[in-house]
Amino acid sequence: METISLKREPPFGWIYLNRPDKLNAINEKMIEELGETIKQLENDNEIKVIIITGTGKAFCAGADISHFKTLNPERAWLFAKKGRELMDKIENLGKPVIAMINGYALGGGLEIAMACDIRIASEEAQLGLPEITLGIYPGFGGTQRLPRLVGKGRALLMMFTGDKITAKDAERFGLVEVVVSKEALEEETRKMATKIASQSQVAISEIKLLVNKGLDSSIDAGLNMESLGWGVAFTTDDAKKRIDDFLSKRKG
Ligand SMILES: CCCCC/C=C/C(=O)SCCNC(=O)CCNC(=O)[C@H](O)C(C)(C)COP(=O)(O)OP(=O)(O)OC[C@H]1O[C@@H](n2cnc3c(N)ncnc32)[C@H](O)[C@@H]1OP(=O)(O)O
Repeated sequence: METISLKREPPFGWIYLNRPDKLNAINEKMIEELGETIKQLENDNEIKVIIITGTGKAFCAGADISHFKTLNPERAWLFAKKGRELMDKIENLGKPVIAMINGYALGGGLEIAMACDIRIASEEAQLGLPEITLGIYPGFGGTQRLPRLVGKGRALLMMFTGDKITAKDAERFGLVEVVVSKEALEEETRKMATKIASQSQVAISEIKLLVNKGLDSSIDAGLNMESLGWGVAFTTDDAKKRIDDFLSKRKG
């Protein structure tokens, strides 16, 4: 692959956005290759947690601006459509996806991170949706996902100004869950991923689905989905074993 590299390390699948000389800017090839890689890891039973990060000093500096010049309206529409479908795919994947933000996460790069389930960032990272400075606006889901994470006012302020924010501020606003030093980033991500990978994969997958669908539904519909699904999670061999283990330890 030209723009993505994959490190298969069961139970983890590490996806690297890999155009470091262009700060991992997203072109059509990257959308295509990231989609293929996600599909490959989705069908790989040994992979329980997917981690997306960037090679070099950036997570991703957004859509490739030099590429914009080559797009006619039809290709631009298709690029945005394919990008949006890829973000939806990541968000709805039956496996947890962590964005390990190692540097700039801007424009389409932040939109990839926002489609992931959890964001862990290095202290040096800077995040933002600077599309407005180019006279455009986010096209891979940013206008919808940012306000859901940080609230309407903060999201509008970020998109109206295009200003970059620090990882610490992003954590304060709820855009990033964890901030660590650059040196600790990979190790802390591994710790987080190890803990998640050790849980029941059925339960993890159901939680993800319930949270995502629940946030788009009424509280009543969400609570009903939770009750209906709960009976299924309860009957898995994994749940039975964990419950038996707990009870037998208490008896012993
Ligand atoms: C059609 C659907 C669109 C979907 C919606 C998405 C839209 C977007 O994402 S628009 C892009 C939003 N991103 C930006 O506006 C960020 C642009 N980049 C920067 O502002 C800076 O590069 C920086 C602040 C992130 C880093 O600055 P610095 O450390 O000084 O590094 P350089 O500027 O020298 O960058 C190194 C190298 O990378 C190229 N590059 C950086 N970002 C992009 C980009 N988004 N697209 C294309 N190329 C990018 C930069 O041009 C340099 O390349 P060379 O000049 O060949 O060395």
